[in-house]
Amino acid sequence: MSSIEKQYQVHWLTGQLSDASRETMYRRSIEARVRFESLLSLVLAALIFGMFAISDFYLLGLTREYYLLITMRIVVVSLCLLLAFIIARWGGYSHKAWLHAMPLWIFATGIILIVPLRPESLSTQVTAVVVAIMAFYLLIPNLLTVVTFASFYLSTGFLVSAVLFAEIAPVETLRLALLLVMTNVVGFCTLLRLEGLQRKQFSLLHEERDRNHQLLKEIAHRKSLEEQLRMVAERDALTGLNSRSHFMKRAEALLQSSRLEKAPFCLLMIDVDHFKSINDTWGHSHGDWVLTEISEVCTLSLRPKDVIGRFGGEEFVVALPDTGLGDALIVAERLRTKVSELPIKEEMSELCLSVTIGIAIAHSEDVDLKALIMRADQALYVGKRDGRNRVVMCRKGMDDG
Ligand SMILES: Nc1nc2c(ncn2[C@@H]2O[C@H](COP(=O)(O)OP(=O)(O)OP(=O)(O)O)[C@@H](O)[C@H]2O)c(=O)[nH]1
Repeated sequence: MSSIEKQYQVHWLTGQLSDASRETMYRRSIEARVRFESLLSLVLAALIFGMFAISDFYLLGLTREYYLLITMRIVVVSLCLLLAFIIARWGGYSHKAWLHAMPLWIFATGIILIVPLRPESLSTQVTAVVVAIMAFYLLIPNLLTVVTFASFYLSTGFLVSAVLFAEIAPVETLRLALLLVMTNVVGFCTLLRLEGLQRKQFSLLHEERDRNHQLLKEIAHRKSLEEQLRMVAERDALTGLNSRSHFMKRAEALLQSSRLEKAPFCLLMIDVDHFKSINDTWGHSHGDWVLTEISEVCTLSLRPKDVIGRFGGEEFVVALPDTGLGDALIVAERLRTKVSELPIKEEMSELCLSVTIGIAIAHSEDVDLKALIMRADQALYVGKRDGRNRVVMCRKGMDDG
C-alpha cells in the first residue's frame, strides 16, 4: 500500500480516516456545510417535536400528564434551539464534534420520557422511534460512533420504558426489540458506507490536488531551467553581453529591417589593444576585469536600440541600426575615448588601456551580416597595423584585401 493510500485509509468500524490529522483536515473541509446542516436539522426537529404538543392536547386534555408532557417538550425544544445557537456561533465541527452530537441525547431522552406519560400511544411512538433512529444515522453523518451510541441508548431506553410503563407482552417485547435492532443495523451500515464514500471522495480530491501541486512545481522548475538555459545560450558568462550566436540573430533581424526600410546600418568591431600583455602582466582575473569594465562602458554609451555582443576573447561587436557612416564614426570615437578614460585599478596604474575599432556600413549589395562583419574586421586589422588606439572605416578596396 502506498503512503498516500495509507494516509487516506478508512477504518472499517468507525468509518473515519485512520490518520488522525487527515480526519481533522477532512472535518475542517466540511465544517461550514455540517454547521449549516446541523442548524437546519435541529430547528426542524425541534419544530416537529414541539408540534406533537397539539396531538398531546387532543388525546390527554388539560391533565397532569399533559402539563408534564408539554413541560418536557418545551425543555427539549428550548435545549435544541439553544444548541442550534451555540453551534452557529462556536460549533467548529473539527474540534467540537461532541457539541453536534448532544442534540441526539436530548432527543433520545425526550422520546423515552414520552412512554410513561402516554403509554397508550405506544404504536405511534414506535414509528417515531424508528424514524428518529434513521434520522440520527442519516441526518447526522460523520459521527458514526456517537450516533450509534445515541441510537443504542434510545432503543434500549425506549424498550425498557415500554416494558415498564406500557406493560407490553413478552412476544411484543421481542418483536419491538427485533425491529429496533434491524433499524439500527440498517442505519449503521448505511452511515458506515456513506462515511467511507465521503472520505474516499475527499482523499481522491486531495490526491489530485497534491498531484496538481507537484505538477505545478515541476512546471515552474522546468521553466526556470529553460530560463537558465536561455540565459546561458544568449548571454556571455563574463560580461553579460549578448553571446556571439545571439548577437548574430539580433543583428541579422536589425539588418533585414534596415534593408526593408532603406535605412543605413553600421557595424563596429572593437578589439582591446595588447590584451595578451595585460593578462601576462597582471593575470587573467585582471584581464577579465578589464573586459567587464569595457563592456559596461560601451553598453552605457550606446542607444537602447543598438545591439552589442562579445564576439570572442577580447573582441566586441556592435550593430548600429539607422546609423550612417558619419554617425558611426562619432559613436566609435566616443567609445574609444570612454575606454581610454576608464578608471584603472591601482595596481594596474601603468596600463594605457585602448581599443581599436573597425567600422563597416551595409551597402545595398551586402548579402548578409557575415560579409559586413568581415569588412569591419578588415578595417580593424588596418587600425591594428597602423598603430592601434584608433577608429578605421572600411573603404572600397579593403574588401578585396
Ligand atoms: N582574461 C581573459 N583573457 C582572454 C579571454 N579571452 C581571450 N583572452 C586572451 O586575450 C588574448 C588576445 O591576445 P591577441 O589575440 O594576441 O591580441 P592582443 O594581445 O590584444 O594584441 P592586439 O589585438 O594585436 O592588440 C589572448 O592571450 C587570450 O588568451 C578572457 O575571457 N579573459
